[in-house]
Amino acid sequence: MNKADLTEHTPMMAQYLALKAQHPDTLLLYRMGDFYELFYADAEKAARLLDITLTQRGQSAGQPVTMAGVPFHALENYLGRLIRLGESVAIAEQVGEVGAAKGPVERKVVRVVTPGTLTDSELLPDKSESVLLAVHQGARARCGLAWLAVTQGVVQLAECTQAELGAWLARIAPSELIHSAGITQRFEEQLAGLRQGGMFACPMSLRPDWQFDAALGRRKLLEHLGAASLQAWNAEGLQDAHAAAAALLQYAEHTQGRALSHVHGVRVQQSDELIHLPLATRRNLELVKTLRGEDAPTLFSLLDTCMTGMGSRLLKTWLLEPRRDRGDARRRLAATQALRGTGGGQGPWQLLRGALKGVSDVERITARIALRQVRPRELVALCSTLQKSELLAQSSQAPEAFLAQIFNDLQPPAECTALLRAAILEEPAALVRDGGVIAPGFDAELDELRAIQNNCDGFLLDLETREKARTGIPNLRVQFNKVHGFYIEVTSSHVDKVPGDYRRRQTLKNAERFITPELKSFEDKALSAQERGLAREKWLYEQVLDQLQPHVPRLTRLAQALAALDVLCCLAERSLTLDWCAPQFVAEPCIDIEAGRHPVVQARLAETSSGAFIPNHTRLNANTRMQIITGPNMGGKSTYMRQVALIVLLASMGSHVPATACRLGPIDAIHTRIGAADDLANAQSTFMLEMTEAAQILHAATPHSLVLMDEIGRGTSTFDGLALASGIATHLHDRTKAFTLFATHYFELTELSARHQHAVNVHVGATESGHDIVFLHEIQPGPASRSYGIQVAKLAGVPAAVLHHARHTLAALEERAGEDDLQVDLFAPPPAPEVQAASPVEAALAQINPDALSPREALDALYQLKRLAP
Ligand SMILES: Nc1ncnc2c1ncn2[C@@H]1O[C@H](COP(=O)(O)OP(=O)(O)OP(=O)(O)O)[C@@H](O)[C@H]1O
Repeated sequence: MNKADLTEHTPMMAQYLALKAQHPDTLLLYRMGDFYELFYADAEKAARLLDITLTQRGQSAGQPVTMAGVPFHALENYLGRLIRLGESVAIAEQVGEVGAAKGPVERKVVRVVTPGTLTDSELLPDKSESVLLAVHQGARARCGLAWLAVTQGVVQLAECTQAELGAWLARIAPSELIHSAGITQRFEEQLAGLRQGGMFACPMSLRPDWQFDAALGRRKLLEHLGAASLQAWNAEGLQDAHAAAAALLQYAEHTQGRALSHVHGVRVQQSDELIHLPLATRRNLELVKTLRGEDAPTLFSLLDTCMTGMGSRLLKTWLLEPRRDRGDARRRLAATQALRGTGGGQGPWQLLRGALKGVSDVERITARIALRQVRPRELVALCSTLQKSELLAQSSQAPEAFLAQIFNDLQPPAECTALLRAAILEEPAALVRDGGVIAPGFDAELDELRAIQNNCDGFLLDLETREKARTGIPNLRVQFNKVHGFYIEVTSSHVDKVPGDYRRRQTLKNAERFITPELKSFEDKALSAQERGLAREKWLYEQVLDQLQPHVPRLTRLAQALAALDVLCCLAERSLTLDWCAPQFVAEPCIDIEAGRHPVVQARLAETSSGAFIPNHTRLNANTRMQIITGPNMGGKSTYMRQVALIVLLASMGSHVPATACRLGPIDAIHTRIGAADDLANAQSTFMLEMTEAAQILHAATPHSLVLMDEIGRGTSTFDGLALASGIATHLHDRTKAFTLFATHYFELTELSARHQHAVNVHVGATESGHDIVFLHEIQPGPASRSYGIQVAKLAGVPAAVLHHARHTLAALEERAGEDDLQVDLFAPPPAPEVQAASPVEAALAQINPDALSPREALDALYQLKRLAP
């Protein structure tokens, strides 16, 4: 395409190309009548992605114009598909009056839809947010992060080292990531590597380097907060995060085509505030996705009985961002306790949930009010929710502090409900431009314009009667058609009776059509009334939006209160339905669980009527920090370990837990090394992945961490694996001192507890009945007596001949093992590494005292070292 000289193009293509030049990396949808059209390369791309027809629209600048289009009423559908494919789309609407000026109607890009800045209710999933994240590469290997969901009102900030970036990205799980076009190649490679490694999975967009400006970011944040300092938010001095915030807010404003007037909050996240849940942990514990990537059954799918999308989204945040400080968890537990009432299925939670049913998504509607994108029907839904919310606020007395705060925030802003009720029809049209949105009685001028349209029929009938009487023509008719407007029709036989003020409009075969001055003036009024009525409604709607703006902060708080109430009622309901107990937080280090259950496995067993879940106790404390868990495959080791982690997590978020009692000390992280899923995409072998994850845990875990290690070392030869497993277990015990659940098939590891006082052996019980095995799923003290591999293989349907062969081989092996009696002390401390003689370079280096050298001598010394180097 030759765009060198726009004057060579047709006026319309020149207009298109000028708009396109402002959005080079975005598909541009250009409104033409009832279609959105794409041209040139955009058309080819869209045709490929959407499977729509590629055509030509004549020529411009001597070149054919390739074009593809989608009908305007199907826009949302196509947008949704493009966004899911990671594309961004700019939408150019006709904003000028048709025929107002020479040339094409004026068009403007009114908004840019990108994966991280979605606000359309049709495009956003109910239960998750679309999060935009800006990453700034700071000095000294540091990064600034700023992120937000445009449908929420809070910018979140964090700073970290480049090494920590992966963990942050995994936690924030952005829908779109922006970074400066000026980052170093190394940083770019790091980001690409993290994306490839699955730490995040969203599209990335480049923004100009100047947008990552710390001073500008700080200024913008202050504007949003309406404050003079960021001190109160602990957000002063975070230069790198401010730089990211500058780009974040500019990009978000650019996509919405306006300032984000609803963003009034800033939250700084410190990496040590939250309980660390690495990506592997979220995956392995199947918190919000199963290992296969499905939404259920997961801990979240079991927990989420929320009545609203707002509740579900907040529940997910509580689950994935538990805080180390127990304040929030305590408040939530106290509120849940109050909502449960005296138990027995009849608590306040039940009534409240009934009231929360059908509540609209106030959070998103409020954001759309602020962005002036809200649809009439959303306002009606908001209005009915506000009425409900007011009743709730008045009817509920809450002795508990957190609930009292919630009910206080549920009181809707005065005038807001009244305004909505007065302004908007109960069943308005879907779009303002179609009219039929503003309620009668709200605006006298609109009422009058509507009256003219509605009284049309009456006026015409009246005129007809009067004209019949005046002219004496009995079959005279007053009519309307779209081409000729209003007219009086007189058949040929009566034409001679037509009065002098009739002007001929049209002659038909057997009749003549006339217009009179009275009819003409009515026609002008009626036709313009419709047009003016539509314009008036549009204007009034904008006025209503203006009047709603000051209520946005209160509405945001109300939305948060509704969401919190929904989650608390959900937690109360779950705790009663599933018979969970309230955990107790204590200061001393411990994980003390009485009759714990794995909630998801238990629910599955109940669903499939496959027997009862066997509860198990867990006792970890300052004296017992490690359990070495042995027992047969299928015995329940993984289930047991995961259940401990899930109970710790549930307690930390402020939920009741599947146990009869639970005491929990401070926890800073849950690390898991489970399973052996090959990371083929990343070309890492199972073993490599296993060791990488183990290494990360060994570096990160502290005495306050919970570590689950499931069959570490299985990915390599027996001796290698055993040696590594024992090394790792020893390190966790001696150095890290984390609470560790260590499941293993290496029977040799059960010897660890003999020499290591904080480790104990436990095993999952099983008994034999003939050649068969019966799993007890019960955690019992001491090591397993044997492994039952052959019995499990039998259960799995391995042919009898193979089992027979295996039994023989096993007997032979066991006999030989007895003869050899080869004993290696796995847990003896390794000998100190050999001290090697210093190399000539090292020896020479040792002689040099840098502080005593002149620059010249330093250079000489360097040459000398170079000569000595091998
Ligand atoms: N406490 C329990 N009560 C009832 N059933 C249980 C219990 N624990 C586990 N199970 C059942 O046993 C099955 C196997 O459990 P799990 O996967 O935990 O065994 P495992 O010992 O880790 O096996 P492997 O070593 O092969 O991974 C579970 O899917 C579940 O159906």
